[in-house]
Amino acid sequence: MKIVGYETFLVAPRWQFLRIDTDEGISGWGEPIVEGRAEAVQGAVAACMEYLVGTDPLRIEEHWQVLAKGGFYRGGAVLSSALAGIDQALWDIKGRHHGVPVHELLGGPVRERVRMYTWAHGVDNAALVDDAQAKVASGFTAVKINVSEALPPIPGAADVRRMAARVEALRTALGDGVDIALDFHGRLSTAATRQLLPLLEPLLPLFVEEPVTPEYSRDLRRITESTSIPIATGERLFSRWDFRDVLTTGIAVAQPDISHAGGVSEVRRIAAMAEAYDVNVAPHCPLGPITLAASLQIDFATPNFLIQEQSLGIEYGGGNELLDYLVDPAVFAFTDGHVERPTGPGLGIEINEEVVREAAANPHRWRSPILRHEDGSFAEW
Ligand SMILES: O=C(O)[C@@H](O)[C@H](O)[C@H](O)CO
Ligand SMILES: [Mg+2]
Repeated sequence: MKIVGYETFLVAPRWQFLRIDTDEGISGWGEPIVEGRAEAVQGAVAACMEYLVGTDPLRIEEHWQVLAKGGFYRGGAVLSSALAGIDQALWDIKGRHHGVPVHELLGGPVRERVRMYTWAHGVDNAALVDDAQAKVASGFTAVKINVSEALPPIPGAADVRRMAARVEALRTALGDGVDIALDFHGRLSTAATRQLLPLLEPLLPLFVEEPVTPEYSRDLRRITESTSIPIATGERLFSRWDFRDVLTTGIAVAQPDISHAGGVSEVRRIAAMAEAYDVNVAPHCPLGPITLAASLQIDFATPNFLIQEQSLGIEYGGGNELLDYLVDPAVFAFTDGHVERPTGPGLGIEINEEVVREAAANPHRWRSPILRHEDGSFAEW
């Protein structure tokens, strides 16, 4: 079998899809994307495909090594995400070629269903509680929230208490039967995080995510040792080498993104490394249907899996959302907060190419918002 061509599609709300074609009529789909940097990843995919066209798509590991290391410059968000989407498409092709889901090729299923969580948003506590209750009513048993927007890195007493009160309002409304994850997005300093976490401890969050950005990973140890709350991180780490030191800091949850961290191949390896540090894996996925499908393939084959993120995509605008691009959206249906094991070949989904083409006719220009502190200075999103 040989790769004979490919096509990329920039589709709403903020995703890029890739289809790789072979001379045997089998095509595979992947999702190479960095949120807000779609065109850069598209260019990187084109450069990788110069090498791949004409080669055997079944030699995934060989291609992974060449694409990850053959360009002399390595890693980072753009190159690793281009490789991630390509790797997904190659696993899709391999699964379809053998007529089995990818998780069968990864050693077979280790569970029958996968627990999901999604975002709850709200500008104030009442709106947040409403949205979270709607998500629970739609079947989720866990939600993730922002604790704050655009705060000074060391907030004063009122802001610290307001953040704690936000989580407390949600716990009171949802009870202990729903798990609550807290995403810090690295907006607070290490010192402020250490001040806030003890106030959150009695509320038993499932985990606190990205207490610091990767530039400050060496400070994670000071945070994990200061709290009983499980600490999660990893959506902005792109390889097993990026994860290596972080796994020694006492974190509880690794969150590689299958569309950023080198695809199915690399996330599989990151998960195995994490197991050796008693770290569980909760793949990051505020992305599209192919990323979610690839994540589920990993989840079903990974013993130290915890919970899977999913976003409907509607919160990013642009009209289309997660399920619109699927021939059969039932593959992501869930009951009791869990998705059943996908049994279709490859990544287990069928992409509706007509809808993809329509969406790509008006390529999105999604960009991360530029936020400001109250004093007018730049605030990290
Ligand atoms: O954990 C999450 O889903 C968020 O941190 C998103 O990754 C962020 O908004 C960029 O897309
Ligand atoms: Mg996050």
